Amino acid sequence: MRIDIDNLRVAYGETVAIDSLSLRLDTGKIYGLLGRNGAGKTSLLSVLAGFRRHSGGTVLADDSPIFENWLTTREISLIRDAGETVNLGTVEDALYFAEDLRPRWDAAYAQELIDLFKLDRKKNVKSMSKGQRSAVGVVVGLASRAPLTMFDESYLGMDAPSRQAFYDALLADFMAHPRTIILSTHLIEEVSSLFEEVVIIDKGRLVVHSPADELLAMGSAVTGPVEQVEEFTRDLTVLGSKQLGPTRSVMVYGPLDHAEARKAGLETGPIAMQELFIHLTGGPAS
Ligand SMILES: Nc1ncnc2c1ncn2[C@@H]1O[C@H](COP(=O)(O)OP(=O)(O)OP(=O)(O)O)[C@@H](O)[C@H]1O
Repeated sequence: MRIDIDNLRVAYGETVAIDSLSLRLDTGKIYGLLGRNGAGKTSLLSVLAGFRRHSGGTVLADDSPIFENWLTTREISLIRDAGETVNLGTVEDALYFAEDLRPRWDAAYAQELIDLFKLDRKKNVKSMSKGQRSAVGVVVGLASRAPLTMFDESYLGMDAPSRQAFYDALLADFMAHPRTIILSTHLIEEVSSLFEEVVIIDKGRLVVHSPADELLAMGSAVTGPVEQVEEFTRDLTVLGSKQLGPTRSVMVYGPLDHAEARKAGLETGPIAMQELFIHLTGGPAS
């Protein structure tokens, strides 16, 4: 599903959660949606899911409006944190409800995922642990095979092995059934290898929309003897540094002449997406 967002505004009374946001998302890509707390991620995803009416601009899914458009919203799945969208009745009820709602529901795949996450179909979702509830959300989100599938931190409650199982299942199912997937997350390093493109928003505005590899290419670590590193990075945008004895490693943002660095006896290497994210969204929280 292709999404065209033009000049989007989402406001709650005086609070503007999304402002002048224009963005195009293509079919068949996994997007990472990153932003600090309160940046507007959930507001944006709620509008894309048709849960909320936007205050201005246009949002189209395959050229159709989303809000109050049942034919389009049944093809869009948003799973929010701790599986809150599937909190009624038993796991079985949640699956039954999803099957009824989702035209591309795959019951056999849902059962595979139920087995993978060791969920009890007869158990009441409300009486489950946070991680188990998250897993129910993940099952519903993946087995819906919705052309636009969004996970809003919905796997946060899951433990590390379960999260890894989710990432593996998501990638395998995406390869077999390509669709537009948006993952909103604060666990950037854990998920970043899945992203084909990254969207960063800050204070309701778009900061970056870039292929993940191009974003990563904007950051480098320059390592070597203290004086040479300082000399080489003097006019560059420095994100941070660390020193071990006589060796200094400096993270820089922006184009870097790697050959020139090597000529100066320095080593260069990649830096983590999280470091770029912190830089692009105004540094660590004060
Ligand atoms: N129902 C609401 N009523 C009033 N203000 C709201 C409401 N929901 C969100 N906001 C405000 O809108 C802004 C964006 O919130 P949103 O939940 O979209 O951010 P987020 O990026 O998802 O944050 P987080 O990472 O903390 O979940 C915040 O300032 C928030 O206080």
